[in-house]
Amino acid sequence: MSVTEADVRAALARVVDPSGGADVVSSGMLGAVSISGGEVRVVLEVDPAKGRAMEPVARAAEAAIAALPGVTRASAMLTAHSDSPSAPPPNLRGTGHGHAHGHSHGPAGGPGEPLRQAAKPQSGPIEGVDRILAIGSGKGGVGKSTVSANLAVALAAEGRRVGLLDADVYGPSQPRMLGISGRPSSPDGQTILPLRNHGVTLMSIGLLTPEDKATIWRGPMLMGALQQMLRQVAWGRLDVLIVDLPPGTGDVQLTLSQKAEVTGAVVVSTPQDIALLDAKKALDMFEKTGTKVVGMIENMSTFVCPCCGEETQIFGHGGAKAEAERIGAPFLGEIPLDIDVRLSGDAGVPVVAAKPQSPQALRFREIARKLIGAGYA
Ligand SMILES: Nc1ncnc2c1ncn2[C@@H]1O[C@H](COP(=O)(O)OP(=O)(O)OP(=O)(O)O)[C@@H](O)[C@H]1O
Repeated sequence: MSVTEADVRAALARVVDPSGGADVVSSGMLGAVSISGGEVRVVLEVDPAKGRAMEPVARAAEAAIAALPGVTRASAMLTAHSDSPSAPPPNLRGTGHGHAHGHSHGPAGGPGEPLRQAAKPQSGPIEGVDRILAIGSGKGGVGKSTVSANLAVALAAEGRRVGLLDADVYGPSQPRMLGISGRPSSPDGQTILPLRNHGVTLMSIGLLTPEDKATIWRGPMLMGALQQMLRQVAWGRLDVLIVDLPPGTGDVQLTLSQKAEVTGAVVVSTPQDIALLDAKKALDMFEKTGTKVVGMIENMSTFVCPCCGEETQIFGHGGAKAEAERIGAPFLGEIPLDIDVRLSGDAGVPVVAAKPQSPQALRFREIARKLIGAGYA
């Protein structure tokens, strides 16, 4: 007998959060429930301040699900969510004001209608997109977006047709990094025309929300927005679509693995122990969602003094490589902590485009070639 969502909910209604006294279901903590054969995955949305304290509740939830007949594997992931009331769902309204410092893609139309749900498949391959490469990190600020942008530009420079989907709902930074502003247009009200710069086709949640406004997303809204960005964007023919994920583990990662066929994931970490501990969680999460980790990148690896050339290992060195070896994933390379990487990213021209012959740009090109050579990009 196969397990149903109702069975899972009933089991979780008996798991009590000792800190709040309520059970997982009535407290509103239960987010996405995914059932595939005997495998059950659930997301628990928790107050970020309580994060670690909720681990035992997640384990108890797993045990309760695992005890159900027909369940072969159970996993509960914690995701940080605000308790604030939900913001309205994104209104993917095309205004045709997209602007790239390079050039934008698609005709600029007048104000469009709110986007209608297109009658397209909601899972499986995305038309015209050969591969999807997810870029994740266990914690924020390790340079995942910087790496995604430079990798995208490097892959384009190697002759690949590249798309970049900025799914970092908590801090979309790709429009700034790729020098793209304004809103994408949707002349037919069904399909969004993405913008393009430095040879990369971009769609970002940041192009749909004001840059200076914090966005609070609840699970279902998030999933709807991700779904639209995957399937209602006119990506054209792509060799690879890079997805810049939010830091950590949670709904977006789970939704992506359910709604699209992800070819592989790359995990970015700094060499600090704490970042590596978090990177391990990201690796574990990809494993749980059945996504193959195709490589690790160590960012902010060493600092080369621009004055004297002396190399300093500010955050230590080599931890990501050791972790990659431990899990049997390829180590793709190290990116130094470098002022040009930051300045060019902030200026909307990733270092691979701004200084193509610099050692940092060449590192990204080398990583791009490794991914192409292995068939992942
Ligand atoms: N190798 C590097 N050298 C110098 N600065 C870097 C490097 N990598 C990233 N940075 C800088 O560190 C900051 C954080 O980088 P970024 O936004 O790419 O991180 P992230 O992991 O995507 O963070 P978020 O949590 O916001 O998603 C940015 O100011 C970026 O310019």
